[in-house]
Amino acid sequence: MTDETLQAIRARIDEIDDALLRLVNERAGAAAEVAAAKEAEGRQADFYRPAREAEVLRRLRDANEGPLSDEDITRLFREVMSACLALQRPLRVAFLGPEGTFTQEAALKHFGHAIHSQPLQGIDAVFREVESGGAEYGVVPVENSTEGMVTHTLDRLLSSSLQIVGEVELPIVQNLATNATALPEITRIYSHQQGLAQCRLWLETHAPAAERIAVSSTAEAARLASEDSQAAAIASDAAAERYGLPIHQASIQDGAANSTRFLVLGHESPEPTGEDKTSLVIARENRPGGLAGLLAPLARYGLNMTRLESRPSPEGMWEYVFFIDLMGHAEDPDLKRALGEMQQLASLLKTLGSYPRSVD
Ligand SMILES: O=C(O)C(=O)C[C@]1(C(=O)O)C=C[C@@H](O)C=C1
Repeated sequence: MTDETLQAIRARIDEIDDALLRLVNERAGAAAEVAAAKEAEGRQADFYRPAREAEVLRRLRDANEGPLSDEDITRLFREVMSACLALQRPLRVAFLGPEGTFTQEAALKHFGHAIHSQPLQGIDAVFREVESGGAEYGVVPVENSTEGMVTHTLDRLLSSSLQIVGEVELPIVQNLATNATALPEITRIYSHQQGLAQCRLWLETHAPAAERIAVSSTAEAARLASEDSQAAAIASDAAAERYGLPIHQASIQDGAANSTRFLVLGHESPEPTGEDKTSLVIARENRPGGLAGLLAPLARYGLNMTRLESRPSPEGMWEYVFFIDLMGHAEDPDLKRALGEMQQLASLLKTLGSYPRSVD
């Protein structure tokens, strides 16, 4: 490529950037008009609209002809909306910390970077912060494809008045990060209990003699390992980078397709978007065919169940409650009718929230 050609292309890029600059600011102005109208109607709580954001992203993905991928378009426009929203007031989002956890990554993926983030110690603390109004939204892990359900989150959902307002799925890549120069120097390996479990085979093969120490998060593991040259952490890229810990071996998780699902917690369910999910918890007294009978209305209305999980009931020994995820919104006519019929049969039916399906 000659210097002249390069200069000509760069001049074109500058022109496009100028147009983009004008357009994103024009868009921010329009979003501010919407916010002003909401404020005039006293609907300040409505500034963040997850259903509208899902619609914006889905429409753009459908229109996208490349060369950027749908994932790139989603990421870019999420950040644009995040910045537009922060012009009014940055959202306060609590998540399972400390900084550098996968939950933080999930929170940023869902809300964009223009938020006021509040890393907290423990799932319970995240629930409490949103319940008390200290944060408007919270993000907690709920399910890992290798390790199964995060039972603490399920149990807390049962007792909380919060609603699930969104879901985020994140591929989980675990790394061995350490200041040691060779594997035999490592005598201790820190991680969250889920991180250790997700890399069990790798550890048995490559570091069978090292002591495995479960700590409160993979970020905390990286912090501890950064202070001890005989230690390593199993942690994310973000956590290793945050504590300046070199990655000795990348991507050591046993399942190639290791991913975690996170829930976004808030106070009110978003309105239907046409592509939604509903989560609920149900129970019926223990008798033969009890669960099958309880679920019969779902089959009758042709509703799709994507998850069924049992947990011991807080009410009594050998009693169970069932966590269910369904396709559809609780306000969709068929789902509404089915839920009404299930309510008649159940000793407990609590809707945990209807929310747009994740847009990745
Ligand atoms: O459409 C709205 O209700 C807006 O407030 C605008 C907008 C946007 O930037 O597109 C901003 C924030 C909301 O979360 C959803 C959408």
